[in-house]
Amino acid sequence: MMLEEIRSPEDLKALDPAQFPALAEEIRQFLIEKVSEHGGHLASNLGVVELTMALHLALNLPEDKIVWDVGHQSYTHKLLSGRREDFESLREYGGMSGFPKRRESEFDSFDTGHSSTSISAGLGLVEARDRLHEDYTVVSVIGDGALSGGMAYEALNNASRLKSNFIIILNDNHMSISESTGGFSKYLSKIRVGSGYNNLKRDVSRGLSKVPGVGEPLVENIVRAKMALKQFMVPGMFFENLDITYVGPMDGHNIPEMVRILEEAKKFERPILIHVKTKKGKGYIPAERYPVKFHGVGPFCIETGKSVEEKKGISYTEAFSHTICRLAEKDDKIVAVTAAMPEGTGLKKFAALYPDRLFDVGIAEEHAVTFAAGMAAGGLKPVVAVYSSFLQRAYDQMLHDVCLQKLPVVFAIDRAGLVGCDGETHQGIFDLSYLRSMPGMAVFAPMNKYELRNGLEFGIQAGVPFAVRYPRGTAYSGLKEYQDPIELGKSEVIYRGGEIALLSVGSMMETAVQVHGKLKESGISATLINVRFVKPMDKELLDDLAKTHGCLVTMEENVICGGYGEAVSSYIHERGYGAKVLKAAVPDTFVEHGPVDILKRDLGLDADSIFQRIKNEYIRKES
Ligand SMILES: Cc1ncc(C[n+]2csc(CCOP(=O)(O)OP(=O)(O)O)c2C)c(N)n1
Ligand SMILES: CC(=O)[C@@H](O)[C@H](O)COP(=O)(O)O
Ligand SMILES: [Mg+2]
Repeated sequence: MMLEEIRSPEDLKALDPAQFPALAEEIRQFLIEKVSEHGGHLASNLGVVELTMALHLALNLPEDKIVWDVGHQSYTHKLLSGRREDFESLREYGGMSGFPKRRESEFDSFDTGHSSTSISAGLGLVEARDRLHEDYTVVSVIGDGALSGGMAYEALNNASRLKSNFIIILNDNHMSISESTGGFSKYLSKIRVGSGYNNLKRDVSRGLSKVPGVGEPLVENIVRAKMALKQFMVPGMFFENLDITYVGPMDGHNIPEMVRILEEAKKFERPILIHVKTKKGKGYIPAERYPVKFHGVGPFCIETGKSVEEKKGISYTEAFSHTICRLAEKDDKIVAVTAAMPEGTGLKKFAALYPDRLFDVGIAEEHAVTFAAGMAAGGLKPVVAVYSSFLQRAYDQMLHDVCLQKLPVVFAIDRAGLVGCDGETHQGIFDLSYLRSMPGMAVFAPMNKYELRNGLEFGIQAGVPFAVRYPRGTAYSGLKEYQDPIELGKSEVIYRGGEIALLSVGSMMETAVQVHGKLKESGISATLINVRFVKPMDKELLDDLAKTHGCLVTMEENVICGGYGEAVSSYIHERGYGAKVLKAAVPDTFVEHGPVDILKRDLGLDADSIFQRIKNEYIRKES
């Protein structure tokens, strides 16, 4: 096993290049094995094995810096930078993250997780390098999917003025999570097939460099002089016209060729974009065949590629999926928007049934929201289905383009709450806070799959900006009999008790029912409220509860700052009620990766912890 001997880029550099293909094969087997055990982002990682090896060979790591866009493809980088043993705890609680983390290794130069940030961050590093008179190479690696995100273009626009070295690698596997969509993806496809000119340029450049007395500046001049001709010969002019030298497309699986080009690229005194073609899932047949499934996958059987996780019931995503399809059948004004997540958000079925009413806008959450606002202004009923953490990007668009004009856009906010193994960058624990701050936004959190269905139907007809937020994973199916008609801003009373009132937001209901049971066992019959609307808040009910209960316990899978608990607490305080408010929420911190049940326990959001808190902070004090 060569892999066991490689603890740093120096060990890789010591190998005979003839050994590279065998090492790439070992890396692939290793990744397949580890991801089959722990889950993770397999297909993207299998696609960049050679590209990563080439980067480690051509660069001087860790002094040189690689910024991985999204970061889901950084496994080989982790493996080759001394973290092989850490794969035993990949994405586990307390273990190695599936994304680059500066605190994890000096080889990780910038934390990522959300898409399309790498060129901005890389450019920032370049600026710091130059101003501080340091000397290292910065490489940003961005995928074709990530290049659909607006930030990438803002960064290219800014990089255009640069007069020093900055390498951008465009890793083009012709896939986002699903098929890449949009005009730029088509543009890349055209470049991909028309490789002639760049081969010509490369050959000219290579040939001239070898002629004694003809140095780099002259080579560059000659290459530049061919620009006018090039306008007619290749479709790769977008980058060149921004003064970003374009090279490619090249075979990203050809290590010697990649190393050679990188060595050349390091000498350029301006930004240079190297366009490489790779195959997503390469080397594992199920992943090559089903790159969407193996983009991000749970534990699976290597032989069959089949998941080994048991399906427990329908997920909230599936409940959303069925409902929007059913509603769309009756109302052709309903349209759906996704920012490159048709599978994850459950819109695949909608796309199949209503292809011309589904808009996959690419990784462009900001655009998705304003685009939906426009459609709403024109009389359609748009539903924007998006993950909670990615919607953070579109705060201003929700505020400025939707709420300010009171436009009836529905936000189907999936992965709201703890998501688990993707960790810090992906936990959906801020949406209640950012949504609550928006005037006119209705914020609805269904307690189970039935209420998600009813809430979505209500939201689409409500005629106001309307957010429905629900978590990742199996939907709670308890309390089916509690389906009071939904009223804007009204909560639902599940059980009437006395002394203690549990106010549960959305998916916390399963836990709240357990806490209610534990209190009952201790002889306390508590009131249980299904909050439903975090905004508008049911003040009438709060007045009633505060007058009749000594303690209100709020429960939410959201950070404490700006969450429902704080809203209740400040209301109770303002009105001068004496009731105590206990807030069970995520503390003011980022939450690392790990299984959701462990994280909840750790954060004090499981039934035992909440029950103990009630005992310690209220019951004992009162008795
Ligand atoms: C802001 C944001 N929106 C959505 C995502 C979800 N996401 C993660 S990877 C990905 C596709 C990236 O495609 P590409 O850059 O081509 O990389 P590949 O997986 O093909 O290697 C998407 C949509 C994200 N990470 N960040
Ligand atoms: C890297 C990334 O952002 C996505 O692939 C994300 O991991 C998807 O999460 P789900 O598995 O919850 O769909
Ligand atoms: Mg891609």
